[in-house]
Amino acid sequence: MKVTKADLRLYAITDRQWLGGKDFYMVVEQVLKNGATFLQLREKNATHEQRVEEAKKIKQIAAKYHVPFVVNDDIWAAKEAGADGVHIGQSDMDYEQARKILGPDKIIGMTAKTVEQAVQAEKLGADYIGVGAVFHTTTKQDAKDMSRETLAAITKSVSIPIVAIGGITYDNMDSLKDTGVAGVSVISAIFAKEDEGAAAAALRKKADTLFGAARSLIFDMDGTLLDSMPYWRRLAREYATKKGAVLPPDFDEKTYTMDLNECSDYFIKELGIAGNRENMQKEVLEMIREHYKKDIRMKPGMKELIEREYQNGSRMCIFTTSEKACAKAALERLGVLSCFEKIYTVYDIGVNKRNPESYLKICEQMNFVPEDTIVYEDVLHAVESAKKAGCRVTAVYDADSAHLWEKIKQQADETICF
Ligand SMILES: Cc1ncc(COP(=O)(O)OP(=O)(O)O)c(N)n1
Ligand SMILES: Cc1ncsc1CCOP(=O)(O)O
Ligand SMILES: [Mg+2]
Repeated sequence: MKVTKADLRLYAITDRQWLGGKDFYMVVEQVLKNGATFLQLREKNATHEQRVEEAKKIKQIAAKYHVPFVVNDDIWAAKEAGADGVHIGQSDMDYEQARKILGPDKIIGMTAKTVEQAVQAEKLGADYIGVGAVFHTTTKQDAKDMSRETLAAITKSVSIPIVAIGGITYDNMDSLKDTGVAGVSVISAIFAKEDEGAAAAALRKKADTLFGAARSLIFDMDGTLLDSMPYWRRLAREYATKKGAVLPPDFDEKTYTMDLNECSDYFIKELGIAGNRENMQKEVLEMIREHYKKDIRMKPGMKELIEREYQNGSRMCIFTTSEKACAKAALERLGVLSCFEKIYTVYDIGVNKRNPESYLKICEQMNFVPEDTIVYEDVLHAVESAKKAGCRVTAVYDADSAHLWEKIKQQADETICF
């Protein structure tokens, strides 16, 4: 995913004709510094050579603020300047040709004014769509006004992110809420203002409240993201069966509460399995690692939740009692590893989940404010610690903690139960 919804929250498009004598690059820097999340160089009166020069300079500024930067219309200028991509409309160069010139890694945004154009843009491979004019504008003379209904129909018809454009101001953008757009794209609402930086800051703040602010999230792994508890529960049985042991009827009941040492002793002394504690534990751990690598699944709805939060720009990390290699292998196989900034284990932190200090340490390392952080957890003692640390908690139901679910619900701020 080259462009996320969060990238499109406040999409600034340049127009230097508003700037009078002000330095173009200083203004662009102010706009980025004050919260623009995407930038387009749209200089209709510039020559190709001028655009390349401008794009080269702006590229440096945008990179400094980690903001994606595209050039309007002029694919060759984008290519020569090494911009992040282009924005093309229905009467500009066609998508396939632009993609051939720029290669697979660059951003190509497209304009759509109808559902059919949007569906076609997604089919072709566009990374996002600009839709408008959602309000009347004089900035683009040939732009036709679009109804809120058409905008909503377009956002429903595709799954790539959509940014609204045309006549958007601080005062009228409220009515774009709940249309499905990821954000707003503006020219005059920033570049025609006396203080462009202040205008960008105000628009960004409002866009965050209208289109979803990024959140700080800490996820437990086993029992919360992954349906791994049944694998742990079956592990002793799986191992003893593999070793050819005859299992007594009370095998599950007995081994369920044993730790690894007790379990190995039981295997050797009572079931006659050959080996010693150390080797057995190595073999058992190897068995569970294979499951993380190969077949443990995600709990229902969790992949969608993570992808949605990632799209929204939320910052996320994992906090687990399992081995880091297991977490990495499973999350990579399930296609969500890149959504997490970091995987912390209780061994890295040096404090277990019974101690609220563990959550405070993670918040400190991630630069999260505990009161603004949401912890996703399935076990009671961790829910209690996260609450004591001052975090909000979303409790996730897991069958292994079913007997404690009422208590968990009392502690948690929200619950997820499938
Ligand atoms: C984000 C975004 N959306 C739409 C447009 C309009 O593109 P186009 O229809 O090609 O018109 P011009 O901007 O080239 O006049 C855009 N530039 N950016
Ligand atoms: C480029 C473009 N495409 C549709 S409307 C528009 C102009 C947006 O400018 P403003 O934000 O000043 O209305
Ligand atoms: Mg164009």
